[in-house]
Parts: sequence; structure tokens; C-alpha cells
Amino acid sequence: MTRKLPTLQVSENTTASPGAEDLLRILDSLDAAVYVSDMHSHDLLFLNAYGRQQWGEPDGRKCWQVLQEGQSGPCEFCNNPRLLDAQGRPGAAVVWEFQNTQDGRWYQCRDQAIVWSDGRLARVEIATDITERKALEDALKASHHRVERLAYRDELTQLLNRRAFFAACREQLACLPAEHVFAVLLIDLDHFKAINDAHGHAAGDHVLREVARIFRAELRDSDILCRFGGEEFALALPGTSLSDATALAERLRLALHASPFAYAGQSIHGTASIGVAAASCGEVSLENLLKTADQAMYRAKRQGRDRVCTASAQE
Ligand SMILES: Nc1nc2c(ncn2[C@@H]2O[C@H](COP(=O)(O)OP(=O)(O)OP(=O)(O)O)[C@@H](O)[C@H]2O)c(=O)[nH]1
Repeated sequence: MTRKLPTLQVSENTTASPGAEDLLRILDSLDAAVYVSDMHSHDLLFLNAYGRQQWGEPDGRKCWQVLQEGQSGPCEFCNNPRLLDAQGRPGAAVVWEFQNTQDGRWYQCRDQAIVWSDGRLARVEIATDITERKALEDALKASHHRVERLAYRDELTQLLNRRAFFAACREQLACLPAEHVFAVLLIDLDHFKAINDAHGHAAGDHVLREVARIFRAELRDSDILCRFGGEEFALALPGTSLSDATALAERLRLALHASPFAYAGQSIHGTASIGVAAASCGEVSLENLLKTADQAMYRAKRQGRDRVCTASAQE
């Protein structure tokens, strides 16, 4: 933001200390707002040119009447008490950031208590406009969150991605006692290519999102569900036995079986083949457990799809 500020002209006698007029000129030449207010009555005692351009003349008003919008009393966030020490004398300066309620701009404020010329306690604030820096910081934060989401979430379903699934499972396995059971399900949608071919890729995407939603609704917070890839989902169930995991797999299968997906006036029927495996945490590697569940899932496919198969002893 460009402002017209008075040019600084120091008094001709450069060897002497600057007089009151020079000091005022210095304050009025700053590219920052400077104001002084009474610590107790909140009367605005001084506002430099930058502040007057931004918020108008003090005209005997209170600081909150000039500097803020729509208030009938001192600011709730007024930090005057923080500027005094335990004895009520001027203490250390406080630096903070604040979005002004009148102009909506962000300021870095440096507040300090001082003893004013007539002996009363006053607050001096120097406020520098940091709106552009804030906008840049916000943009960087948003971009950081987006990158983080992309690294750990599947964009289409918003479930964990494969990488996050492995990380979450490893964390759980490291925490759980060796004798605890750990079950995994591999869930592969049936004839998904045919769904895409018959209804279009966008309809297929819709089905994947809906499947994720249906599964999430059936699960506990501690269950780890991910989109493993394509039309395949993986689910890890820490502390769940093979029989309980198989019962849950059957519930998920039925939930899908019972839910025709509505998309653009079409009704799409989807089913899944599910393989289940479980082991004690200390007994088996995650890779082997997934491999076993994968073999069970392929058995379900071979046996006609839309079914749950549990890892057999040979697997
Ligand atoms: N719409 C959509 N389709 C996907 C996505 N990822 C994978 N697919 C499709 O899923 C289909 C998977 O096909 P196949 O591996 O032949 O498996 P299938 O048709 O489900 O058959 P079975 O698994 O044997 O029952 C392919 O046509 C992929 O293009 C996706 O993100 N969106």
C-alpha cells in the first residue's frame, strides 16, 4: 500500500539535539503507525501521520473509538495490564500480531508502557503493516497442508493412501504387545472394469467414493482403512481376532451388496471379494499378513466373487 508521507527535514542546527518539532517530524515520517494512549482512561494522546491517514484524527476520542470498529468500550484484547510489572510500573515491551477491525489489515504491534509528560502512565504502540507477509504465510501454510494431504491421503476417496497405511500399521504393531492379534482385510471390488465400461469413468469414481463412505460408517476410529490402489481397499484391525475380522468383513460385503449406487440417473450395483488374515503381533510381518489376505481374496474371486474368504492354515 502506498501512502503520501511528509518528507523528513531535520533542523538546520545539526549539531544540537533534535527539538520537539524534529521529533514530531521523525514520527510523522515513519512508515508505521505510532500512537500513545492513557493506560487507564484510554484517551488517545497522540497519533502520528501514518495513523491519522489510516484511521482519522484523534479529536479527543478514546483509542478504541479511533482505531477499532463497532466497539462500545475498550478492546477485549487490550494488553495494557501485560505492559506493567508487579508493582504497576512500566515493564517489558510486548510484541504481537493483530488484524485491525477497521481496515482489516494485519499489524505487528510493539507495545510499551511509558510515563507520559504529565506523570500518568501511557501506552505507546508502534504498528507495522504486515498484511502482505501474512498473506504469503497463509498461502505457504495452505500449500504445505495440500502437500501433506497429497502425501498421506488418497485424493479421490480421502482415505489414507497405501504409504500412510503402512506407516500407521507399523506404528500400531510397534506399540501393541506381541501376543495381541492383528487382522487385515484386502477388499477388491468385483468386475470394476465392467462398471467403468458400462457407466463411464466418472461413475466408477463415484462408486469408489461411495464405497469409502460406506466402509467408514461401519468402522471404529482405531481401524486403519486405506485405498490400497485402483479398486482395492485394505483394512487393518489392531486387536481383532480372525473370527471377529471375518464377521466384520461379512458386514462390509453385505453393506456393499445392499447398496446400489445412484449416479446420474443410473443405478449401479457393486460387490466385493474380501480376504481376511490375522496373526499375533509378534509372530508375523505386515507384508506376510497382507500376502496371506491377498491369497484369500483371490480365492474369493475364484469361488465366484461377492464373498469373504479367510486365510487357511496352508496359506
Ligand atoms: N473409475 C475409476 N476406475 C479405476 C480407478 N482405478 C482403477 N480403476 C479401474 O478398475 C478396473 C480394474 O479392473 P480389473 O483389474 O480388470 O478388475 P475387475 O474388473 O474389478 O475384475 P475382478 O477384480 O477380477 O473382479 C480397471 O478398469 C481400472 O481402470 C479409479 O480411480 N477410478
